Amino acid sequence: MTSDPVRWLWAGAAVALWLLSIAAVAFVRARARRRAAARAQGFVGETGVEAVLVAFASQTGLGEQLAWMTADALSRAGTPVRVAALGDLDPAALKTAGRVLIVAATTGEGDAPDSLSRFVRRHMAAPADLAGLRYAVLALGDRSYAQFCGFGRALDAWLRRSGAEPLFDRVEVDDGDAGAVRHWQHQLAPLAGAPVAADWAPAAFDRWRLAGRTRLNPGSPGGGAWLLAFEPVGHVPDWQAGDIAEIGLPPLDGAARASREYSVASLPADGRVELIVRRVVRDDGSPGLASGWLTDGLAVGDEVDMRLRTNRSFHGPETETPIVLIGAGTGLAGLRGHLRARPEGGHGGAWLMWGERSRAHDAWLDAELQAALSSGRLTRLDRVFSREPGDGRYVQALIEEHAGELRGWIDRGASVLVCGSLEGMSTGVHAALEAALGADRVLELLETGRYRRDVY
Ligand SMILES: Cc1cc2nc3c(=O)[nH]c(=O)nc-3n(C[C@H](O)[C@H](O)[C@H](O)COP(=O)(O)O)c2cc1C
Repeated sequence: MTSDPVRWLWAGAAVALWLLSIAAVAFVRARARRRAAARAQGFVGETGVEAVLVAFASQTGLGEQLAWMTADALSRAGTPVRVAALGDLDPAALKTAGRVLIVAATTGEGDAPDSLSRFVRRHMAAPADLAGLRYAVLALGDRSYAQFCGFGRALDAWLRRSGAEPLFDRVEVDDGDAGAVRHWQHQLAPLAGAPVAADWAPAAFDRWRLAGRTRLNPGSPGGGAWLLAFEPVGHVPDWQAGDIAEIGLPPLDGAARASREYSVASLPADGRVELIVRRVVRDDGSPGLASGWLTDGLAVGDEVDMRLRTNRSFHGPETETPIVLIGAGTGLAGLRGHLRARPEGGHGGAWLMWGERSRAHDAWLDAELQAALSSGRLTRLDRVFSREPGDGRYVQALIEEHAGELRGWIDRGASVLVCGSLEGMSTGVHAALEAALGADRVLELLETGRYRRDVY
């Protein structure tokens, strides 16, 4: 042992240096680990990785279905995902998500789905702060409308203006085109960091047998309309009032298989899917492809391919909530399910306003509606017939005529459900509701899900 104080000083300094170098190495290693973890969070589809947000803006349910398929594909490729309705989010939530895939349908005339009404009004009028957000848009539309993919395009433009950066170009889908959906699916692979499963098909069709077909309007001045009843062959899917049936048309040589959508007019408790179909007559007098087949070509006992699709934006409220059902023509189909979903008594009330052409020939399902009135399932029925001499009014005239009572129903918490054609009816009904209730009230009902539409 030495007692030289200088040597002690040198030895102490060496030990301190050694300890310091150990701490430094530990610090550098820990920092590297943290950086690696941070890198992994950004790129690798392992546990602990930040989830990709899949958001949907859907009116008739296809967009929601594609959003879930997108999420499922990513998740199976090892990427954590979260699914949300875009209307339930705000720009801050989008920004926080970091990466978002949005499936955006267009409705009306280039408009956003109803559930997006508040989002559009509050957030899309001006750019938001979305710097750092990476996104992609799957826009759903139909080229037969003037504003093809109007909302998907507007959303894409707003995201860019807000500083968000596209992961890849917007994919546009014309009338459910499978090729475009496949393109979207391929774009997901780099995002997942792994191949995305190729078996990405819409839900399979089930087989249904035509069990009955009843003309609803014999002798009508309007086009023939029929109530079609289909019984399941094998698998019985579940559905609820407001949902949609998609029927596969007989394949044509060489062409992709087409399908047509109808509002389901019955409930699972009925044991059958019932639809109301009006035969379309073309300018040259020939029947429409799908409606001609369903109302004439198809025989009772024949089988069809049909699948049912959830249509959340036209589901009804709890039975304690009063409902005002408004429609015209075949729109009765979408309203009938809601009426059937009401118990015979003890619900909040159901008021049906419906319009067709002639009182003598077009009081569709009259016996059934009268029975519903007697049993208390329906508490009020008002109909208008546009070809009656001296009348000539459409369903919106009933809103105007009974505006005071309608306000009373709304004050009691009623929901309004509208079903029927876009051009002939829903714009007129919307204007009449605004006149009766005030535009702000109608907007509030729309934004809070108390005014729902299934229009086509
Ligand atoms: C009443 C109605 C209006 C529509 N308007 C448009 C439109 O203006 N532009 C468009 O590209 N597609 C339009 N479409 C087509 C839809 O965007 C298309 O069917 C889409 O696949 C629906 O997706 P969703 O089921 O998620 O709502 C319209 C469809 C309906 C039923």
